[in-house]
Amino acid sequence: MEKSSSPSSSCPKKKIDGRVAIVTGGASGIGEETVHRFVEHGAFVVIADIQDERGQALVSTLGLNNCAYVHCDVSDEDQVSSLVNSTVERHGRVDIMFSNAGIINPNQDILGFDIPMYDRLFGVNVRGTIACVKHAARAMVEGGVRGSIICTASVVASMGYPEQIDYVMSKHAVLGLVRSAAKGLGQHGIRVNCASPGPMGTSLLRGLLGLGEGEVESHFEPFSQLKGVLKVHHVADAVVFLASDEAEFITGHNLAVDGCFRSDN
Ligand SMILES: NC(=O)c1ccc[n+]([C@@H]2O[C@H](COP(=O)([O-])OP(=O)(O)OC[C@H]3O[C@@H](n4cnc5c(N)ncnc54)[C@H](O)[C@@H]3O)[C@@H](O)[C@H]2O)c1
Repeated sequence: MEKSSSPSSSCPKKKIDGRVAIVTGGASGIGEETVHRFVEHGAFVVIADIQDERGQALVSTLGLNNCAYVHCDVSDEDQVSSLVNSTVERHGRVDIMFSNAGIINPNQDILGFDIPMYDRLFGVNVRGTIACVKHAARAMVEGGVRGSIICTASVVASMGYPEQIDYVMSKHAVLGLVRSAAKGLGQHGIRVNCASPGPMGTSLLRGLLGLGEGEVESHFEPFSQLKGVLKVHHVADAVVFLASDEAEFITGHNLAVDGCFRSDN
C-alpha cells in the first residue's frame, strides 16, 4: 500500500470537520491520500472502489469511526446510485463528492486506436464521473446541502498527447462536465470544481510505463517548471481546499496541481 507522503500529525485546523464525504478510487494513489487528508480534517469518508482488500485495509488503518468501505464500480450507474443512497441512509447526508476513479489504456494512438478499449475507458472516466456528479448533486439538492463536488481531471484535460488519445479525450470531457455542472448547480449553492494533476508515480502510470515510483518521477521531473517532485499529498491538499469553506465562492474552476507543466498544447 502506498504510504502517506507527509506527516499526518500536521493538521492545525480541521477544514471539513463533521462533513460526510465520498471518495471514488479511494483505495489507491491520489484517492487513498485524499481519504487520509479528509479524515485528518475531520470528515467521515466513504471509500468507494473495486479493490476491496485495499479499501478494507484502509478502513482498518483509519478506524470505523472515521470511514467505511463500499464496493462500487463507477461505470455502473446503479452501483453509484446505491453508493450515494446508502451513504445518506447510514450517515445522514453527502457534503463532499470526490469523483476520482480513473484508468488509462496503453498505445491508443490514432492509427492503432482500439474502440472497445476506448469504450471501457470512457465507461470509467466519463460515464463514471457524470454518474457520481449526478447522484451526489441529487442527494445534495434533496437534502438542502450546499455541497462541494470535486473531480480529478488532468493536465491533459487542456492539451493534446498523441499516444493516449482516449485518456486525453476523457479528461477533456471531465473538464467540460465540471464547467457545465457548476453553472447548473450554482443556484442550489453546490460547487463543482476539478483538480488537474501532472504526471506522478501512482499505480496508474507505474503500470502504463512499467516503471517504479521513483523512475516515473525522474522521467517527468524535467516537464515541471517548478523545482521538485509532484506527490499525491500535493493533490490531496488541493482537494481539501476545494472541499472546504476556504473555497466557498470558487466553482467551475480547474485547479492545476502540476508545478507548471511544460506543454505546447
Ligand atoms: N497518476 C497520474 O499521473 C495522474 C495524473 C493526472 C490525473 N490522474 C487521475 O487521478 C485519478 C486517480 O488515479 P491515480 O493516479 O491515483 O491512480 P491509481 O491507479 O492509484 O488509483 C485509481 C483508483 O481508481 C480505482 N478504480 C479504477 N476503476 C474503477 C471503477 N470502475 N470503479 C471504481 N474505482 C475504480 C482503482 O481501483 C484505484 O484504486 C484518475 O482519475 C487519474 O486519471 C492521475
